[in-house]
Amino acid sequence: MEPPPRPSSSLFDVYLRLRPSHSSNPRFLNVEEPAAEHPTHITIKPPTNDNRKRAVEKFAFTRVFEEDAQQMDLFRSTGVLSMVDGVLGGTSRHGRDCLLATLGVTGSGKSHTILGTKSQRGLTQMALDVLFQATGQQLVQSFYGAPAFSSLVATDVSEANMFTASAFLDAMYGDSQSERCPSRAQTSMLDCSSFITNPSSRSKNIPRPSALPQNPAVHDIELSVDPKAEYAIIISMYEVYNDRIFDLLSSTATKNKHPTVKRRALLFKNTEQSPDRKVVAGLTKIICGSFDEALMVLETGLMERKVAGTGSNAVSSRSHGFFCVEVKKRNAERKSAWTSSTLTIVDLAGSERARQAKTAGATLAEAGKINESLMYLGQCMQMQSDHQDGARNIVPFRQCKLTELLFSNSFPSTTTRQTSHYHQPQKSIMIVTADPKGDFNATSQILRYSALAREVTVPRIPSTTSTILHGTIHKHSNDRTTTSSGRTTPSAILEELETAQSELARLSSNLEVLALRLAEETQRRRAAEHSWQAAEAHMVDLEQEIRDECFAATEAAVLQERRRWQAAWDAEQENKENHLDKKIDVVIQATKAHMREQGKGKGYEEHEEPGMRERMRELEEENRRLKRRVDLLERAESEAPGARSPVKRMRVLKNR
Ligand SMILES: Nc1ncnc2c1ncn2[C@@H]1O[C@H](COP(=O)(O)OP(=O)(O)OP(=O)(O)O)[C@@H](O)[C@H]1O
Repeated sequence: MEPPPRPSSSLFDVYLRLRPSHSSNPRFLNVEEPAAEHPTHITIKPPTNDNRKRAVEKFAFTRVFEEDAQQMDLFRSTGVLSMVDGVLGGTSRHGRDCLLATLGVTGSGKSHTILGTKSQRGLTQMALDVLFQATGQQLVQSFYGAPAFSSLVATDVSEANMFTASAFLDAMYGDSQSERCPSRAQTSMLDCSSFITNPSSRSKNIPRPSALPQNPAVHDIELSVDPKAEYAIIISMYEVYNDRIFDLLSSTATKNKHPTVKRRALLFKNTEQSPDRKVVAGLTKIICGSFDEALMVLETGLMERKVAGTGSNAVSSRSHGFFCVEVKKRNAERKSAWTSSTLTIVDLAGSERARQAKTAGATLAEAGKINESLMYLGQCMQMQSDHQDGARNIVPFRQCKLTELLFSNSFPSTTTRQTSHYHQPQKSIMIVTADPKGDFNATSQILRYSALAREVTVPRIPSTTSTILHGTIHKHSNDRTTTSSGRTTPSAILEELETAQSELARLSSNLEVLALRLAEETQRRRAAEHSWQAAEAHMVDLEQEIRDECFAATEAAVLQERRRWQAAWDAEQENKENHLDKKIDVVIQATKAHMREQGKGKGYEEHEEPGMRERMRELEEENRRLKRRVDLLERAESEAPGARSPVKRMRVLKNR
């Protein structure tokens, strides 16, 4: 088998840590003798009572840590230290984003490795200690009102709510904490009352840095920092629970024990100030002035993390926990713009079989979501190792929140090369934890997708086959029966049987490998089907949404058009009526003038023609009648509001 390939910069380095097992089960996982200094390969053999998959599988990792490995061994030899160095960024060098994650079956030692125990520090605490040691006096004063504080707030790209640690902890636990945890920061000035849910009930659980484990100590580890730079260390924490992101340090997070208070899920998105990189928007971020402050913030976040017991592990992580340490750096003299790089530490929830974990109800649903997200993670990791560079288009990392958060920043950005702060792709390390006597199926599944290389070796011939064949050889040699080739000597029979035996062995091993592949392919197909169904459901939802939106938009447009048309029609009518009014006025004026002209000088009584006089009288009579009628109408009209024009009056008249 090939030595483990050196992953390209965008891939995970994958380390395997074995935990000391307390199980009475037989051991199924063995570490291969190392060809070089450290072991890198393991083999797993299925338990003897497993008659389904008998192939022996061999896996390669960057390095394997056996049961006796200590926290410090992992800290120094997995590259965590160089990650911390990378995040700090040396002289005239930008820091680099780094990600450290643990993956394993529930109870295999993920939290033990990354967060430690009551007696031992985990990699997170050690990394924090080294960071604060290295930045030392170059850390900025970050009390409210300090110029550094406002510039830090102003340059944040993730729409965060930023607080100093002293203000945050004061609000959480009351004033007494500041005595326990002296900080270089001055008294807080910001109102943090939103955090105070019930300080007295929380004060029982105040994390005390002095009571937290001090070992392994890292005093002897020194990292060089840029002597001309000043630094700020900002901490944020969130969890991915049921495929949604929740802040672990926000005021609503502190209330999550109250069922009536709903936690608000956050979005992982591009913001206005971060068009090229996705960030978790709206997080609570705490500027820490000392290692002790950082530890207290970490403990506060961990207390909020959703934890419920399962049948597999009494204190089991039921969410994927993200702990982010943002290191900001700028020139101390020129007070240039802050550059930022983040160390993200992820404690993934344990994978387990729901049946085995004896979970029920909501917890069973959680287990389903956890297994689903880990399955997508497995697919991504497999794709990454299959395709190495240029994997961005192939790695299906947008399938769930977990893989989106883990992989979105693992690929070179296409747009940032022109900008002043070019983000290198994130450097990632995965520590896989396993119990060599634990659950064979769950462990082998995780090893299969996390290993850098894998080989299925030909199994030994099953003992029953060889027994039968031996029996046959005996029988045949005793009976001296003729073989298929017609040869009857015992050596010929033996030779033929050996050939048959090896052919049988080859075929049965092939069969097992094929069965194993079939099982894997079936699993992949199911996963693909599942995501396809999810995509289809999403598509239907989207289609309905778009239909509704289009309908509403069209209806609004039709209504508007109708109103416009109606207004135009009314204006046209008004114009016509005015025109007619004017014409009638002109006719009336002309008639009056004509009559005045004709009547000038003499009355109609004096007219020479008697017929004409008669006609004039009639007309006069008619005129008086009409006048009376017009008067009547005008009076009636004046009672009908708005009908001022003669045409309208006429219309009213007709209607009456
Ligand atoms: N390397 C180790 N050495 C000693 N004890 C260990 C080691 N790894 C794990 N343990 C112990 O095993 C128990 C379970 O470990 P841990 O809680 O870290 O598991 P986990 O993988 O994080 O589980 P989950 O996914 O359910 O959170 C703990 O009591 C832990 O101290």
